Amino acid sequence: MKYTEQLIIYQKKIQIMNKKTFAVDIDGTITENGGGRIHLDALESLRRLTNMGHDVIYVTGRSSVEAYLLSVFGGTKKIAVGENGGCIAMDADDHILLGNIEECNKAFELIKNSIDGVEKKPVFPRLTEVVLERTFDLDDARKILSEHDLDVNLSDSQYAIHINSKGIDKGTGFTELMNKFNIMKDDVIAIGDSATDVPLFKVAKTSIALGNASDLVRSEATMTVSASSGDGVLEALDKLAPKLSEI
Ligand SMILES: O=C(O)COP(=O)(O)O
Ligand SMILES: [Mg+2]
Repeated sequence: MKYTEQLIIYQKKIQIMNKKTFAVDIDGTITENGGGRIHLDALESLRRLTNMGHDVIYVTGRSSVEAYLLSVFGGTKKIAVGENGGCIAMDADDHILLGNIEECNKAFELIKNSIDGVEKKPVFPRLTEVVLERTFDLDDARKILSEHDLDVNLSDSQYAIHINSKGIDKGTGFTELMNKFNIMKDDVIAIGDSATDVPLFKVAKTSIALGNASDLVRSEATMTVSASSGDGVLEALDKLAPKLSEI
């Protein structure tokens, strides 16, 4: 065997030994600042991580179909946790539903009838949650829900307000994948920008909050960067690169 072939095999072994799973949010994280368009350099760096042997998995408040398609066309692992943790796309025709949309619809009707300006956000169809425009105060809605016996959670991703079944969040959704694929917390690196990412931070050994995250969200991460959204992802990966074999 040629020396270079041996070297490649050795490098692959090292990479696999230190294989990491990156759990990556979409909006406000791999987008351009202030817009919903994908930050191409950030996407390229995620594809590079994938080519190095790491897994990059989107964990998002978007539909799992949107995230799954992004993984297919963007060249990362073809699995996605969507609907804020309520729905996992294992494959194009294999979706695991963790949340119960009936309960979320009941909660929607209740807050819509009690608070002015509560509207559904036009989004791709959901199987487990209800997505609303950010036009009302979350605490007002939580108060109303607490007076009724509804098993739901409200959260704000900075892009939308989500009604999910109680116990469903990005952390529990991603944990489902960790259990399925034997992924250890020590090998998980989470990257995100909003309150909906905090439960994901908690199941990762390394968690990174971007410059556009609130102080509260930043205080929940093990690492912060100053640049926002896609630029922040590049900053984070630059910081991590020398340590990827140790963390
Ligand atoms: O809430 C959304 O629609 C987008 O959220 P994300 O930041 O989790 O991708
Ligand atoms: Mg986000």
